[in-house]
Amino acid sequence: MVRGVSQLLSIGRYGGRAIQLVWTTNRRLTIVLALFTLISGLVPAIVAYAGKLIVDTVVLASRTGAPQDRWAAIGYLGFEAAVVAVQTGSRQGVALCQSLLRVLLGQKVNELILGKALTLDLAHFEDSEFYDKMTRSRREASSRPLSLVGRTFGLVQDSLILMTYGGLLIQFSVWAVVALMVAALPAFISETRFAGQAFRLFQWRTPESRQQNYLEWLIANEAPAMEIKLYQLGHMLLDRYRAIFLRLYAEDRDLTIRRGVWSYLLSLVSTIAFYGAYVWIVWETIAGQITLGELTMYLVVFRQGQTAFASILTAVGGMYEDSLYLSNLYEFLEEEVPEPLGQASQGVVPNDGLRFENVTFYYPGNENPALKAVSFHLKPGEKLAIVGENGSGKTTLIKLLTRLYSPTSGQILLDGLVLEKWETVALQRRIGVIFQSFMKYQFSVGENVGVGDVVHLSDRDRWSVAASKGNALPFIDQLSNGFDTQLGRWFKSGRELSGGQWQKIALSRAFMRTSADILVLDEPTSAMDAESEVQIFDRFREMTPNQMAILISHRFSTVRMADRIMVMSAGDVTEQGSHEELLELKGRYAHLFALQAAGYQ
Ligand SMILES: Nc1ncnc2c1ncn2[C@@H]1O[C@H](COP(=O)(O)OP(=O)(O)OP(=O)(O)O)[C@@H](O)[C@H]1O
Repeated sequence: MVRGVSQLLSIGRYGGRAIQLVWTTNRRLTIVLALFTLISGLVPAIVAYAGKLIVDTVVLASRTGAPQDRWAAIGYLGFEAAVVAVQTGSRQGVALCQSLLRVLLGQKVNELILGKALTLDLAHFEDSEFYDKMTRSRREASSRPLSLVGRTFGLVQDSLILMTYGGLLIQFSVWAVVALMVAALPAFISETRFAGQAFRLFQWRTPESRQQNYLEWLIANEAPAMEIKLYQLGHMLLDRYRAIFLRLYAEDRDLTIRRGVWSYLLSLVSTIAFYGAYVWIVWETIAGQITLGELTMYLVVFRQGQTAFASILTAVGGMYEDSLYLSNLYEFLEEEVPEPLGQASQGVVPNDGLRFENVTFYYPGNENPALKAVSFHLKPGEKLAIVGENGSGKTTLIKLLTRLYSPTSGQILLDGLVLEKWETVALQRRIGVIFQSFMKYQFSVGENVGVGDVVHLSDRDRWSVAASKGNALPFIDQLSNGFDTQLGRWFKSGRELSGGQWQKIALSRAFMRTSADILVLDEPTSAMDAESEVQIFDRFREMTPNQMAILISHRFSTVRMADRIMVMSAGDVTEQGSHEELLELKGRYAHLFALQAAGYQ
């Protein structure tokens, strides 16, 4: 009972929200849909009553043989035909409005979901539970709001049918009305129960569905295709894909069979009630208590009324299911995203540069810190290089600097002001960054450079300057369409670049941001040939006279040019100084430098 009430409350809450969503999607269509629904609800009783008039007049006409009775029967027939035409029209109208609304609503909900995704922190994307939530809301939520609204309107329509039928049937017997309603109840109870079970199954299996999506992506996409072929992983992946399906299918099949069997058994109750009433009506007709026309009308009312009632009850079950799915959507849309509080677009100590003060950072859920009390000061125009073994925290440091994450303790200051107090956009506009795992957009060459500064996305002059700094211009000039060449294989006449060429594009992207006075380069030249690398770093100072630069590299030849070098190990800064100072220190840096130098001799 309590569960039933909570189910109804949940339907009410989400039903209201779904209607609001549909209403804001397209008001005119919603109103038209409501009108057609109203007509579809009122017309069936008129048709049933017209049927009674026709039969009674036919019986009368066959008895009297009078022409006016004959014409009256034909007249009623014409009337019924007209009403049926209206009924068909309104049904079509409902279907039409619903299919238009479905498209609009699908788009709207997807935009809401994608818009929300844009406001999320990076940490959200790295959290598998959150990912599940997003997948769940994307998979079903775009069709569910309309389904809920469709069912709500259906409910109104069926209720109208039922009320008008009830008005006709009650003249025969109140008990007949009661019997029909009671007989439909068991089917309703079983529907809501199975709807809940289906939903819980869907919730549990999101991780599996995501695994399936991932396997699909591996098998049917261009990026992994080369490895999948060469390592002959295809069959293994397909087997995994199939195994997940078979496991899910077994659960689905059990539920579907149970649902089907119960629905059938419980619908028998309704059938028995219906035929019981049928016998009763036939009996009364034979006894001459009701006319032949009334018999016809009651049978129509009885049969269709019962269908309408059953469909109201199953609609409530379906609405419950829809509202459960919608709860996923709203749970995702309402996920709290802390509002960035910072407002500042200027520091309190202009030209103080960048300071890390005892910055410690733990990734969510990690027990070991990725950075341990890191401190350094970078002055305007200064170039800092960071070296260290894999996993020592170099990239993490950059993620904190760019505010993709916030320090667990300690603070980072730019021009004397902690990063949290900066307005995020103002801060990010001051930073030009290229990550190790930069994006290869399936856009044109020019746009791939232009995304570095979205305000100047299509500025061809800037593309050229940036590409020249990133040493990309020579090979771009050789492409058939220059900056207009489409990159990647997804779209027509797209072409692929080599790893080093892509890296040059990514480096140029960082140079697009001319307003940036902090340049962050995470392994910017690791895939480039030796000559390109030398060309870039020979001119690096000249190209970035006033910019602070943080350069991460495993190549000591590039690191040398920095004013200061920071050696990191397991989240700690273990050595700091210029190339010469560190060599003199004869510590880790000197050791690694000697190793690399020996390799070149
Ligand atoms: N998103 C993440 N979630 C949890 N832990 C992470 C994440 N990214 C990195 N780590 C962990 O944090 C530590 C520092 O990683 P980081 O990427 O900063 O290393 P790095 O010095 O840049 O390494 P490399 O030279 O391989 O690029 C590593 O132990 C890594 O496993």
